[in-house]
Amino acid sequence: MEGTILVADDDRTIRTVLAQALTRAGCRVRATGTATTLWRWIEEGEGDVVVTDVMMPDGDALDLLPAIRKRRPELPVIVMSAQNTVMTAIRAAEVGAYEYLPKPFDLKEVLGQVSKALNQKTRRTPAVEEEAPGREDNLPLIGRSPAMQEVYRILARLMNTDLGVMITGESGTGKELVARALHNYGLRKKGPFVAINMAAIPRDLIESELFGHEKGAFTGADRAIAGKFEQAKGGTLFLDEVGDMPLDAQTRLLRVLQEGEFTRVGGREVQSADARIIAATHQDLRNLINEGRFREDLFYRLNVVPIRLPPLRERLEDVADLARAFLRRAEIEGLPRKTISREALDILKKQGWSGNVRELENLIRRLCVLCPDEVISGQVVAQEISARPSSALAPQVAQPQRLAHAIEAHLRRYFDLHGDGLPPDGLYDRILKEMELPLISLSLSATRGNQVRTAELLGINRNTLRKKIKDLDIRVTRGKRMM
Ligand SMILES: Nc1ncnc2c1ncn2[C@@H]1O[C@H](COP(=O)(O)OP(=O)(O)OP(=O)(O)O)[C@@H](O)[C@H]1O
Repeated sequence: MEGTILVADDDRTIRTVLAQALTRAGCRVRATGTATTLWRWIEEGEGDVVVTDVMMPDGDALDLLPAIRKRRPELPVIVMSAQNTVMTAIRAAEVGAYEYLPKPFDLKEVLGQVSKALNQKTRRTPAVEEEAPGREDNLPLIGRSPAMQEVYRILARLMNTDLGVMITGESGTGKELVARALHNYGLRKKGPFVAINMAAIPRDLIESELFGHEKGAFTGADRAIAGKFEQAKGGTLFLDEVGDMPLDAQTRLLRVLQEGEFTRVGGREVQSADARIIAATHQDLRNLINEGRFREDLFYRLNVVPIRLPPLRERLEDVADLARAFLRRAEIEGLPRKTISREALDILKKQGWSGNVRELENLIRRLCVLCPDEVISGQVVAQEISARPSSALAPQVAQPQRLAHAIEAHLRRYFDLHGDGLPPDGLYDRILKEMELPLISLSLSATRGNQVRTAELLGINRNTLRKKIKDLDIRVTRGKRMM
């Protein structure tokens, strides 16, 4: 590595460590503990790359960045921060930092980034001048755990791009929130954010939901309707639960993404598909690919940048911040103002949180309504937790009625989706078909694709099974057990 690196950090140890490592790697280093000196060097034309902390005794390096960008647009600035909220990452991206590294950092990583910056020295998209909505007091995502730091870091990198993103994580981990943050702080923030949940829409309506339809395109299509792609023009299309997309809709989506244009179902007019695609799923798409239920080529198309959201049990250190934020939120919504005791937080930190952040949010809301005291005590929290039907203490057990409940909930959503109207006729067959698909493909995969065994397992005739495999378009892979 060759070049002069300007290092700014008020922590002398960090300056020394960085200076030694960079010098050893062949660079010339100038190090300072103040923003003023850093700015003077930059004004004087010193340095090929800057590595700086955010908070310094005489100022905030991120506030300095727009001025640096203006004066020395070619100078890459790597920002390190122990002020680890999502806003630091977002601000760093907004003001055009070359890279954002949360502290504590990995020395090798810093060296790698400096080397990349020295080689590349290309400019990035211009910094956004406007004030970002809500600063620290109203964070779009709460949590400072190392696991979330990693998420913020990827977010920061993605802010000024239009790349496709695939967010994976258990239910309630904040996938939609991340998608919204990417939109709200990204290049398309002035456009619409349109979400579509594949699991909440009957399979045979998905294509028309996505691409719209013309009047008379199918039974029940009594007027032309614009699809989500059209609504998301210039903005972001969030494909939630993308693993639930039927194969024919996947094929169509892939073609649209490849060609950049689409037509409404039953229509002729070709429209350009101008939406950033952010997909999300709680399922393991690789398993679905192996089972022939998800197209591998579509997966690669959507999975340009993967973001994995960790379950709450892997970041229990975020529980306190989250709980406090939800208390504030409840207060803003008009619920009584409450604080939470240390003991109560300790109990919350010991839970399994199978429902993740959503479960914690709901619990806090309930506590705000139920708890008569201003301070929520450990005792109240313990009581409320043990009284819950699906207690976070107990692992989720299969309850005999769960399937029926799940179907009922699904159907209710389905009816709700149609407001005052009714869904298209033929509901009975459509719903049974939806249940047949997972039933048969999972049974096939449990018997490693052995159709004779699967027919026995299901208690149906072999020919019936064969016909169903064909009708439902299930790909049978022999030899591997996928479950
Ligand atoms: N990091 C976070 N900070 C603040 N709130 C959060 C965070 N993560 C999740 N939440 C809250 O938890 C709830 C669930 O989040 P969200 O709907 O984004 O999860 P999801 O992963 O998309 O869930 P699902 O897969 O069930 O749709 C929301 O009310 C959201 O505001």
